Amino acid sequence: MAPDDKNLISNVKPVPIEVKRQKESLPVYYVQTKLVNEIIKNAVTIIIGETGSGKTTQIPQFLHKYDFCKNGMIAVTQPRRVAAITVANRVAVETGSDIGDLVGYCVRFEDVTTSSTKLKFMTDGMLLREAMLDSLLRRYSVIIIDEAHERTVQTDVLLGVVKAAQKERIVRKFPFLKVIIMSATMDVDHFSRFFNNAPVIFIAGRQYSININYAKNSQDDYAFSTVATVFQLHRELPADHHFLVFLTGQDEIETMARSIATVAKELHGQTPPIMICPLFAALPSQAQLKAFKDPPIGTRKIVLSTNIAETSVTIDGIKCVIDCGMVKVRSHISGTGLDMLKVQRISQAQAWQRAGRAGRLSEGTVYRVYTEDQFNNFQKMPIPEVQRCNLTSVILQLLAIGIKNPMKFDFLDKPPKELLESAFKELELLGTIKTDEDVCTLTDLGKKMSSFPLDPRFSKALFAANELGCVEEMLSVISVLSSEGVFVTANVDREKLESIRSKFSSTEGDHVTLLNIYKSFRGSKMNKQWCYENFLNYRNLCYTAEIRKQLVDLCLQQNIKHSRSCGSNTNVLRQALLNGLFLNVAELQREGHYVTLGTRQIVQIHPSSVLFRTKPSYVLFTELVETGKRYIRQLSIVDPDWLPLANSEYFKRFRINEQ
Ligand SMILES: Nc1ncnc2c1ncn2[C@@H]1O[C@H](COP(=O)(O)OP(=O)(O)OP(=O)(O)O)[C@@H](O)[C@H]1O
Repeated sequence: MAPDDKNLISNVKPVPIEVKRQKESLPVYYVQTKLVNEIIKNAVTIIIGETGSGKTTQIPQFLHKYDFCKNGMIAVTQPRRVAAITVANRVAVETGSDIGDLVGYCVRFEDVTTSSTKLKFMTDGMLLREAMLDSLLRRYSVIIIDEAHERTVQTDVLLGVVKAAQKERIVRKFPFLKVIIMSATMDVDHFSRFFNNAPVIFIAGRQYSININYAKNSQDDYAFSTVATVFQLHRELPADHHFLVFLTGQDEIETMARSIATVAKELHGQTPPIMICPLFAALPSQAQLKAFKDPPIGTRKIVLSTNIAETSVTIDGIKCVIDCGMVKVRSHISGTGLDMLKVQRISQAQAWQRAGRAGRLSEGTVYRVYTEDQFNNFQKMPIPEVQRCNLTSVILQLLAIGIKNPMKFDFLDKPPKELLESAFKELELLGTIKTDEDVCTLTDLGKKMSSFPLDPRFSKALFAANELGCVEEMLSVISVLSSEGVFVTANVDREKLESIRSKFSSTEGDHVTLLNIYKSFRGSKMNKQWCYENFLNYRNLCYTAEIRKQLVDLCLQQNIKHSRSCGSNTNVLRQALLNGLFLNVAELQREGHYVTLGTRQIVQIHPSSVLFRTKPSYVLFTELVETGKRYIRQLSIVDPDWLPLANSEYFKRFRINEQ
């Protein structure tokens, strides 16, 4: 017996009888022998089964039981970290083990695995990072790519990477790699063709039924209609029918949380008490997990979530899903290096996934805040991210994995040529790649940058900060931007909020303001009460500190002087940022609006920016968001003289106005 197994057995705990009963009544449970035989017979197996049929939680356990872990671990990838964490926790309970033992998870900035781990749930992005160290993924005997229909950039790249790894392992006579692709709602023929006509297995049935309701008339204001639906149902349904409401983003969730809290106060005594649980990507893992906990008896839990709860997750007690029918997606503005966040209709596949979150532990109901006709006109599947997003990170990763010509990479669907070209152009301008007659290689800087789990623009800014002597500050700014949402948009009057926030405000812009906040938070010894008094999000700031710690470790590995500080001379910090975000510069026009330098997009400063009233001549921005108008967010003032210093090649084609 291997030492690992001894370990494992000593840690086995009794599995609660109701958990055992639950798992043994799932539809996949009845077909496990057939399923395992198919997997044994085939190199690649495509499995399609209804939401809640038990694919994600059970199939990895079957494979473990049938000894598929002899030659390596089983990886199960998820597009989102909340799914990876919660599913891993569930499977740990079902196998009677502690999380991190037999069953572990690995998401960005968090690795809960040990040498005993055999079933590893992880985000697709993390497996891709592992491929950078070993493109044959030799630690794994089986790779399960779950929720493949989502077609995130990372999932799509992984499909090509595992296909190549499988082939190469045969050539090099390494133990064979099995690949399993799963979803409830994918275009199976397309996937099957990609994997040399791999067989498709259908798992019939779900444990509990779901009742679908549509709006009678189409609604102009989906947010308003959603909140109205929540209140109508809140009046009608018993308190133990918990709600899961799908919305588009953090701002919307926070606004809705406030309106629900206000109305609930007015209804005090007439309706059950409410526990509101926000759920969005920027929330730290621990805060996200609150949504999965039981409320006090007699209280209704209302989870307000973005699409991060759309796939794979099971939230206890959810009997009602309320789907606003919209989603915020990132898409590329053609011909630019710029991505934009935009609110748009979901696809039918997403609507089914959302519906699948009800009826997991008992029968459920879905309320769609759109009509059946509207639903029938939704696109069938979401557009793959590789066809609509900035591809710089992906190309950098492909090169780091050792793919010599990413233009010819085996994508399930090829990205449009212009997207690939603009990514190459941007990477060249960032100094990360060299292209010589069709052969593209990473520069030394590119190699170093690819070891950071950051957008290349931020890793470039970090390396520039190393040159300019402000890594200490840059690490804080990047960490805050990676965790987002340090502000609490509290229910207090605006003037009071502004006067409190003005303590941190910098005339230089939002990045220095965020730096001031982070420094003051550290100065308060990371005090919760201090955050409360300053309307700052304590949990997110703690998460920021965690991210920062991990980035410091990576800096140490790359010989970056992580404690070099620019003190109060934050000009250099802005200059370093400009080195990474040089494509994101906007120029003030005589008419009072801004235009992005490269592509002449008309944009406005977002009202949340400290520069909203200042109107400086040139600003760099972190992101572009479209909510009715096109807004630029998270800004810093830049001196036009800095532009050619930040990137002479790029800025030589512009006429920059004197300030
Ligand atoms: N965290 C959990 N707590 C309680 N029950 C759970 C949990 N996770 C899963 N389950 C139970 O296991 C069932 C199957 O979940 P699983 O995620 O394996 O299904 P699936 O077929 O992969 O669905 P999906 O396509 O929605 O991911 C759920 O419907 C639920 O009954």
